[in-house]
Amino acid sequence: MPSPLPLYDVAALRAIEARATVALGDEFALMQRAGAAAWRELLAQWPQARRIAVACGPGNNGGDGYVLARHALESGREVRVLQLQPPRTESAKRACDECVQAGGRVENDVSALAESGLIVDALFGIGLSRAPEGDAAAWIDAIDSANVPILAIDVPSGVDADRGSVPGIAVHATRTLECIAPKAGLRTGAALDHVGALSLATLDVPASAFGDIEPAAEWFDADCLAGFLPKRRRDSHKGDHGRVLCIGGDHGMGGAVLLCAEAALRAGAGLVRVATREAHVAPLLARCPEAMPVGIDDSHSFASLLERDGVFALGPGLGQGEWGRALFSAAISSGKPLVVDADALNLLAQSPRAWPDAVLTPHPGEAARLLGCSNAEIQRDRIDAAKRIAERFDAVVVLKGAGSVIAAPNRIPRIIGAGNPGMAVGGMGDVLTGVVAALRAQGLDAFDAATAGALLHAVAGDVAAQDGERGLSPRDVIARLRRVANAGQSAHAPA
Ligand SMILES: NC(=O)C1=CN([C@@H]2O[C@H](COP(=O)(O)OP(=O)(O)OC[C@H]3O[C@@H](n4cnc5c(N)ncnc54)[C@H](O)[C@@H]3O)[C@@H](O)[C@H]2O)[C@H](O)CC1
Ligand SMILES: [K+]
Repeated sequence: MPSPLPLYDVAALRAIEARATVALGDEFALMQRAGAAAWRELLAQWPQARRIAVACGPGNNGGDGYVLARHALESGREVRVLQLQPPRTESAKRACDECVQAGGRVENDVSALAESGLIVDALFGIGLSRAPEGDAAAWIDAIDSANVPILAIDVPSGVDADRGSVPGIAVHATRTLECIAPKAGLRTGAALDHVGALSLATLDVPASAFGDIEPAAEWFDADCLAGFLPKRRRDSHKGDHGRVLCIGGDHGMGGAVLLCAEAALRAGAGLVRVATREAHVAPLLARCPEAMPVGIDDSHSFASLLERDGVFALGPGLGQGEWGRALFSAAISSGKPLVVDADALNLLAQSPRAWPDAVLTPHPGEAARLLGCSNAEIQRDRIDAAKRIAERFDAVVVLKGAGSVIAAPNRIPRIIGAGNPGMAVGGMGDVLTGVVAALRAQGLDAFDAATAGALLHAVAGDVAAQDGERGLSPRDVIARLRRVANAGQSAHAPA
């Protein structure tokens, strides 16, 4: 099965680059490779491009741009070389000189951008240190406003390559060519609106340069899913595929716990029970007769359910009233494996303690309450936020959103390479809770159940979005879970 893609942070990339530079003899050689790779990518993606503008910054990202510009000039293209500021590094200066010797004319008239057919963004790469201001911001805006295709070298200028956030303004690239290694920050949060399509140029950096350097995260796409999902023996029975108890659905919120239960069934749980208000039992049976709802209008009748084994999916439509709090307290003291979502997370935030083996599935707002910070602080560094929640609650965390991040204590964080904005709708989280609980009940450990569950949920969402993102409903996702979960698994896979 395909293994996840290792993603690196800037510190690691600096170390890798330093080792590669030693191996190659000098930094300029690496820059030559980067610029040449960017030129090949441009030709591959836009073979008809004739009028090219290259916007160069003061660092080595700009240096890569000068190398690309030289190749474009030597191939006979019409090239405008725009210099935000003169090069500050020796390598970039050499690259600029070679570009001029090849006929390049360095200018800084940003209006030239609008006269080009394609723009190369070589303003800032992994060296961005603050929100672009003044001319830097104006040039980024001018690049975006030119309304022509944009190839960003290494990082779309203005994006934080570690955090995925955009501290000020950033280029909306058509395509980003990452150099040497993929970056963790380009696969989650705001960055996903700026990278466009992602390509990688390894620059043939020897594996020895990566040595023992640990990735900052691992990226899981649809191809990784089959490797997680347990194959089924032919002689199995429903008890072999796990039990889930969905707990929630206070008055007026019965749909949430129903979506959770249906999702758990469609993700392969053998038996699904629902603890919810008495009033929701009949409609739930009508909609999902496979689920076994138990009407709970006082917490005493809940006790019998707690005896049963299985994974508790706690929170969909739970509310924070007396009823919800009673069920929450009973469930979290049951010692059962928990998947905690929605209002149960808000209740958890009020009584922080360690929850070993639980899976928490906050959206950024719930994550902010768990950490006692703002939503903006969560989104400013999603990977770090997920790690902090995992450490504080000693639990596995799925920080939902664009590029969901899965963190666990002392584990390398994982980023989900699937999903789409059509999934930003009420009820989608209830479906995820059911899916994660079902995979946990089928024997995956908490970290793998959270990863595979978030991946299955997101890929099913992408399949459903083929009919359009707007109007995508949680039930559309539930309807695709089974096909996605079984893709790549033969009907009678050997045990
Ligand atoms: N180092 C290598 O061997 C290779 C690097 N590659 C390319 O180089 C960049 C990283 O280059 P670096 O010089 O470290 O930084 P940048 O070019 O990204 O830019 C930093 C540059 O810009 C200034 N700066 C930072 N933030 C701002 C801001 N907000 N406003 C204005 N100016 C800012 C800062 O002071 C520096 O002068 C990497 O991404 C690759 O593109 C090659 O690809 C491989 C070899
Ligand atoms: K760039």
